[in-house]
Amino acid sequence: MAKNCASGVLAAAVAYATFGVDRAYADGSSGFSPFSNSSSAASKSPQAAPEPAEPRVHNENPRTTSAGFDPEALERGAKALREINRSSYAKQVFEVMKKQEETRQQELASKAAEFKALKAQAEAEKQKVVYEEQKKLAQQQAQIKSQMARYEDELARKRMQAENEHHRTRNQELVKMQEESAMRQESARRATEEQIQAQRRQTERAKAEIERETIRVRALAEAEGRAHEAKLAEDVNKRMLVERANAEREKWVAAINTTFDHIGGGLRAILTDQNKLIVAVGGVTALAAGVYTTREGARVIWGYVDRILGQPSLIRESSRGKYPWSGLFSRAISTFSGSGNRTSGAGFGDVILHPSLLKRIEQLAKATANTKTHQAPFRNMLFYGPPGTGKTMAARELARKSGLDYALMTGGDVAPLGSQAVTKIHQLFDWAKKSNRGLLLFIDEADAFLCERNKTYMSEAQRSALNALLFRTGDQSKDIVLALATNRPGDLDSAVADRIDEVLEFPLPGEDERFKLVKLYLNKYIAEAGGRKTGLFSHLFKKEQQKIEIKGLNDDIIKEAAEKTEGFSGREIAKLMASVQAAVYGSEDCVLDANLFREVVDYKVAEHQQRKKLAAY
Ligand SMILES: Nc1ncnc2c1ncn2[C@@H]1O[C@H](COP(=O)(O)OP(=O)(O)OP(=O)(O)O)[C@@H](O)[C@H]1O
Repeated sequence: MAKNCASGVLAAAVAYATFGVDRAYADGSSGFSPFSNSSSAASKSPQAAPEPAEPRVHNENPRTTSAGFDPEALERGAKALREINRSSYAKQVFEVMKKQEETRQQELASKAAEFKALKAQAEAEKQKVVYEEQKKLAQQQAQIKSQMARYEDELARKRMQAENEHHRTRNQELVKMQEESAMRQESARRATEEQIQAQRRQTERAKAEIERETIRVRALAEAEGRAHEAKLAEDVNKRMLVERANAEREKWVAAINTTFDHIGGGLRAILTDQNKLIVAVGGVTALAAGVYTTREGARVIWGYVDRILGQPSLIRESSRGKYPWSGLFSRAISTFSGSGNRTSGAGFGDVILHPSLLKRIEQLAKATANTKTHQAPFRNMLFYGPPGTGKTMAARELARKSGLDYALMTGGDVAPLGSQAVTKIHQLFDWAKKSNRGLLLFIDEADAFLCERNKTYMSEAQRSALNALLFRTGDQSKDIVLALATNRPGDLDSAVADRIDEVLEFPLPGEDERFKLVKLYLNKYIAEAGGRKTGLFSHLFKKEQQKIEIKGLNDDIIKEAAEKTEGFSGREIAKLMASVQAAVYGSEDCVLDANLFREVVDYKVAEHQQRKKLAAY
């Protein structure tokens, strides 16, 4: 037994020697077990509680064999065993050691059980953790799934929104494109329409041009025919005249020869008789002196009479006649021919005006007539408006209606008179004052003469003439009514404007007036043309006008012409009708039908528009 123990201790000592002397010592002092095997030793190292280790003694120079084995530990083990063996308590030591070993074995077993329990617990905890993890994972997965679902839902919604937006944009684009296309179509349609209109206008213009050309050619042909006819007649007349002249010449030559024979006889007698010669020379001289004196005397006397009784040279037209006696002959003729009383007639002659303007002029005429009867001062008037609207005509009629004489002068005639102008103005007023009835002095184009005095281009003579007129019209007159007509009332001198009591505007005729004007001049120039003898001896001197036949020209056509002639003045309408007359005379059959009338009206309207365009440049 001791031997066994010793061999065991030896083995332990060897083992200790193998693992190190320091450890063997340490373990021996604190319960080192020589019986523990390598496995227990191996298991002990991680499980054993860490005991405070003594500082290990390092053998810096271990003794080794050539195989690398250090026997020192073995030696020390053997030494320790020997010491134990020698001790009397060796057996107890072994017993204690054995017990210690068993206790340790038990501790190890309990520790193993504990470890097992711990392991089981760890396993359970692990399971629990796994479960928890799985649960969490499941939750997370569920959460992710729901998030995914929400996200997908949102994505779907967004996609739908985007799709809707896209559709809306596309629809808008489509609508825009449709609108653009409609606009393009509309503009194309308009352009086409304009083109068509332009072409139509061009065609109409060309047509009008052709028609105008046709009328012109027709008129030319007509004129040529007439000229040819006239030429033939002229040739015949010329031949007749030549023959007559030849006969006359021969007659005169014979008479002259006879006369010269007589004169020659007389002269011979005078030259041969000295007394007769003296009487003849004296007689011829006295005759020449007498003729000269009479001629010059008559001229001086006539100048004097003219100055005293004659009409001033500034007057262009007057109801009084050039001399006081010149009216006698014409009055006798008018009485003889039955062409009425000067103030007779209920209407306002041939003047066509807007009813309100006409009424005002009639009232003025009546007031002027009453003014004359009551010896009250006359009222001066200003007529203004576009050219050719009947201002002169109305003034003439106003004078006629009010029973006054009238005299017409033009403002443009004053400037050329130069320094003579002042004298002429005074002469004019002196002459006007002599009228027993009172005189309406109508100054046409008044702005040419009575314009603002401080205008730089106004000559000194003109200014003096204006001052003379202002002087003569300074007071209200009982003999003279001053009626001024102008297209530019704003140009009148303020002093002239101050002398005006009544201002009347003559606008362009309206549609109703145009209708009446067309009718009036249709009557005057067409219906009454031909066969009308105006003067007492007119049938002796005037070539008779050809009569015009009117076919199918009713009020509707005249109304149509009145509509077309918007913007025409009275003068333009009168001229239009004169053109109609010329076109009729240019035609072969001298017939006015609706077509010809419309042709001329259209042509004149186009001409009017052209003139307006030119004026606008
Ligand atoms: N209201 C009208 N009624 C009838 N004929 C008219 C009228 N207006 C103009 N006329 C015609 O035009 C011609 C010119 O008219 P008138 O001389 O009266 O015009 P005005 O206004 O005095 O023109 P201007 O300012 O150019 O002198 C007349 O001879 C007449 O043929």
